[in-house]
Amino acid sequence: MSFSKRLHEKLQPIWRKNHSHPFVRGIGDGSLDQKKFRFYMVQDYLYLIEYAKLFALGAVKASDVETMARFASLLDGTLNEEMSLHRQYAARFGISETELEQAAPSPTTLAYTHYMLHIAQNGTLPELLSALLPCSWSYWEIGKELSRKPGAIDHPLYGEWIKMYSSREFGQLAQWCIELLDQHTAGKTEEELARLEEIFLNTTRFEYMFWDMAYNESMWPFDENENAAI
Ligand SMILES: Cc1ncc(C[n+]2csc(CCO)c2C)c(N)n1
Repeated sequence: MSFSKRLHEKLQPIWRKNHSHPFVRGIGDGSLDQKKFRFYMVQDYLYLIEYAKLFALGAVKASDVETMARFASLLDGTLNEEMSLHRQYAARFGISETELEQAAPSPTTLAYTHYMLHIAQNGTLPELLSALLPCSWSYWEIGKELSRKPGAIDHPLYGEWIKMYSSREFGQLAQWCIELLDQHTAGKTEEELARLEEIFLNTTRFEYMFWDMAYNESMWPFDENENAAI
């Protein structure tokens, strides 16, 4: 069995939880409070700034020019396509690009991005791929599922989001990362695979936490101005 198939089967229970999270369901049926979506967009923009660096580090760690070029194109796609959608949504909410970039990251955004960057900077290429894959793979699965809901892609606010993440180009990107991970894990020992599985599991958990953070609009659980002693 390929490593990606093993991961997919093992982590289905958590992935299903993502699909049934009220934030994801709310995008699909249009019932999501726009204020929560606005909060998500800002945090996701901060997330993507850091996430894009994983692709840059992927190019650094690649051992052939073709793989380097794919990482370079993923970096370009994130900065200029995916983040462009976020900038357009932000504009609709009256948030400028500077405000987006200077927003304060939530504890979950900080923890998730720092964990991924730690793996990407200190780990091997398969470790980097295990950290970044749950992100593109789970969004593609969510995008595809939501796009099948009648009327979902025509929603005036959430339709564009669903269209982007269910698109063929987006699927091809996730597929490329999956194939690269499978190539790099063929013949690895069980011990090495278990380490990669742990990284994949951690970023899968963070994906769920990100939906939950957005739904609850969670920032730090105390008010710094109220209690100066903290
Ligand atoms: C928390 C969070 N997780 C995953 C994605 C989706 N995503 C981020 S980068 C990328 C690859 C190509 O740009 C994909 C699919 C997101 N936006 N936010």
